[in-house]
Amino acid sequence: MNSDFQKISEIKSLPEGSRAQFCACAILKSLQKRLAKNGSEFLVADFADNSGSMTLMVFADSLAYISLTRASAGDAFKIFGVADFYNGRFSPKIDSMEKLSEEELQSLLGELVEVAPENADAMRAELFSIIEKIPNPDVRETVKYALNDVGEVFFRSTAAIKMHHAYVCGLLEHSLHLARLAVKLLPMYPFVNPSLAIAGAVLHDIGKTIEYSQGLATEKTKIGILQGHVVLGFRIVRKAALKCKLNEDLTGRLEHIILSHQGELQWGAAAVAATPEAVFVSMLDYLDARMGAVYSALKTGGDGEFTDLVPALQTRILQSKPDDEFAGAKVEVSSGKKIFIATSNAHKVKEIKAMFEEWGVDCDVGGADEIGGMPECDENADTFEGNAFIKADALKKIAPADAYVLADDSGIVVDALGGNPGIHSARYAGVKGEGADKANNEKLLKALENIPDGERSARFVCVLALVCPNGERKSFEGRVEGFINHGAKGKNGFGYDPLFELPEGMTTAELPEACKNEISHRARALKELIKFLKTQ
Ligand SMILES: O=P(O)(O)OP(=O)(O)OP(=O)(O)OC[C@H]1O[C@@H](n2cnc3c(O)ncnc32)[C@H](O)[C@@H]1O
Ligand SMILES: [Mg+2]
Repeated sequence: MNSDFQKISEIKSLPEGSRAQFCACAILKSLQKRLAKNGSEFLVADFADNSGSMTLMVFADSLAYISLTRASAGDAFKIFGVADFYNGRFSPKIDSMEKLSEEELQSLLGELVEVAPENADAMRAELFSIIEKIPNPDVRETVKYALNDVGEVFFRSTAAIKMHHAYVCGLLEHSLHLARLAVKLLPMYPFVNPSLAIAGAVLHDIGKTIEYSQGLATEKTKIGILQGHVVLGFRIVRKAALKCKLNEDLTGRLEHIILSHQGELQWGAAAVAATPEAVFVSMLDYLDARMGAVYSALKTGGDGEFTDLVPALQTRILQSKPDDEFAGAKVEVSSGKKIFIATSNAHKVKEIKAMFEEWGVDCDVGGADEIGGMPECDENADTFEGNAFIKADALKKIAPADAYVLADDSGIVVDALGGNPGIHSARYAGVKGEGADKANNEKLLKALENIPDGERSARFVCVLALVCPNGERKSFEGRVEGFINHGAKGKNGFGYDPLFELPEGMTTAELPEACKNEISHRARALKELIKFLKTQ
């Protein structure tokens, strides 16, 4: 910090009653002439440096008055005064002011201009990486066209004059915050179109690039006052959509997001949000605008228990930290993907959960029992895939809308039996429940009684059926080759594991669980499924 002047935040936190002299360097943000009760004129001047802002009342009898009458917003001053408080509010007495020379201004710029707390280059790169994820290519091109059309100013502009993100790169930061929120929250609302939601999040405030003058003191431009950022943004987005030949329906819906994002007509929205995407974007905007106002209030709030009144929030904010010894604890944020497994076979759930954990897949995997149990269903399709989808669809009906549902249909295919038991593996011996595995194994050994070694080849087959929150359906198949032994060996696994011998000379019931989960039919199908999940 430069030692011959103090930051506004320091001056504002001087103890009440100290009446200490100060010298500040700050940029004049706005200036208004007012009339006192006694008829004399005074000036109300808003000043800011990169630590905060202060409002000064300058009366005609002070030297500073003369300096200010010739000033305009954006000028930088050295301000001499005495810290004072009136009714608990910072209300300094100003003695004199000197305008900074251009040279002084340039050398102090970093101290005077507030910049977004996050690194601008990193924010810009992240914003573009989110834009690349927009599924619809025409919407994606429209967003890129609009950003390119307004140019560099988007990445430097403030997001506001006073209310929130009112600093250099504030618009970039606010737009990125909405894009991040959209990506995180979209899985919760599968009925919100992701392309429109992300495009709306990125572009909702783009009109501010024209609404605000981009000098040292942000003011509204002439067209900004005449049309406002909502209409200006609508025009930029409409032009981009037409240039990129976005279809009429998507164009109208994207325009609607821009026109309605202010939330309420009395806050400047041109229309009330009337699509799922518009309601979504306007709520994200509401959240980030208010949290931005809290951030600024806390940053410049001084030493008091509460900050000054925050106009956007219509209150003051409690400054003391919560009395919580765990306050610094990091909350691990998961990918947010929740997967329920549509099966009544606890072994399958155990294996699938173990594999997700072993491979470090960041998904919350749950069994059907967590959401009311696996509904009864008739596995009457004639393929593994068909049966897997019957189970997935049955659970999907009762699963939360934002969850994925995964079903496994599997079985053992024995060549000497023309592919049997195959899709009938679970009910091969006609026994349900506890004794089923034992009865199935006995029946299979009996059926192969007269089949010699060399003709007992078999494979486990697993088809996983996945139903995504957005309704997308995918299936993945895995197989493992081996043969059927003459008796049972091993205690691990379930079903036909004790009979199924791998070329290596062990049954899958002899393998430790972790080894089975590397090579099994289920593991192979699951690896394919995970590749797909990573693209989601
Ligand atoms: O239908 P759900 O509720 O998922 O449970 P299920 O046990 O009935 O499952 P399937 O209809 O898919 O039938 C698969 C049968 O194939 C056998 N099987 C599948 N995977 C196996 C594995 O990894 N090891 C041994 N046997 C397996 C086992 O007998 C299973 O009961
Ligand atoms: Mg079954």
